[in-house]
Amino acid sequence: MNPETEFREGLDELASHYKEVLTLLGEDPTREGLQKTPMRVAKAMQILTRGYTQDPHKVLTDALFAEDYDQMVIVKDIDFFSMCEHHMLPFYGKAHVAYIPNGHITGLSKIARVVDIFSHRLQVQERLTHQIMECINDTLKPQGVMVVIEAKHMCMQMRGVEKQNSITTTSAYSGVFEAMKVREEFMSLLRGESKRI
Ligand SMILES: Nc1nc2c(ncn2[C@@H]2O[C@H](COP(=O)(O)OP(=O)(O)OP(=O)(O)O)[C@@H](O)[C@H]2O)c(=O)[nH]1
Ligand SMILES: [Zn+2]
Repeated sequence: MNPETEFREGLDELASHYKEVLTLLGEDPTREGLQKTPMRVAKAMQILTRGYTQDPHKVLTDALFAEDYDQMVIVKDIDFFSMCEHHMLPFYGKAHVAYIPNGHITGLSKIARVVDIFSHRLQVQERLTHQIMECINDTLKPQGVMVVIEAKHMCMQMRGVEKQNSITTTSAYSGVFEAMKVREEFMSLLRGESKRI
């Protein structure tokens, strides 16, 4: 994708606000190293929030295939970066998604794309987890879906409580994953060593 096409309306205005922010932080936005910084930051922020302009439901429905497979499909270790809505600082980690189809499967990459879209919005980890689950549930209408996210929050590392090693785990599930036995199967497959292929 041409990066220039990712930028949205309001870019110049956003940059002018960041110029003001630099001044308010005690910097001189006219010094050489900072002259282009407001525009760089504005572009970076538009990229980090591009999920507002993307439709995750469409991504899934565009690659829906009729298939009889009715065992668990797991896409694990999906790397993501997001920003917490409280401090606008990054949180990042891995998302693991499982679903049991009900006549339809979707392209595997589309699961990762859904994670990507919701994570490119201001989030809390719990909502991110739930939105991914709900989107897959509503579009694929599977027998069940479960999402687990493990993440580190920069707002807990760089500031505030300053805990460097804490990891937050969240989960959301529907349908057959209501049964403990099914959730345990997913969790044990998650813990299993991936074969190197
Ligand atoms: N539940 C949840 N909390 C989050 C997430 N990201 C950041 N937070 C928390 O949001 C809370 C905001 O609390 P406030 O007391 O309003 O803000 P604060 O004074 O900056 O809090 P501290 O981080 O404790 O200094 C903090 O406890 C953050 O750790 C998230 O994804 N989920
Ligand atoms: Zn935060």
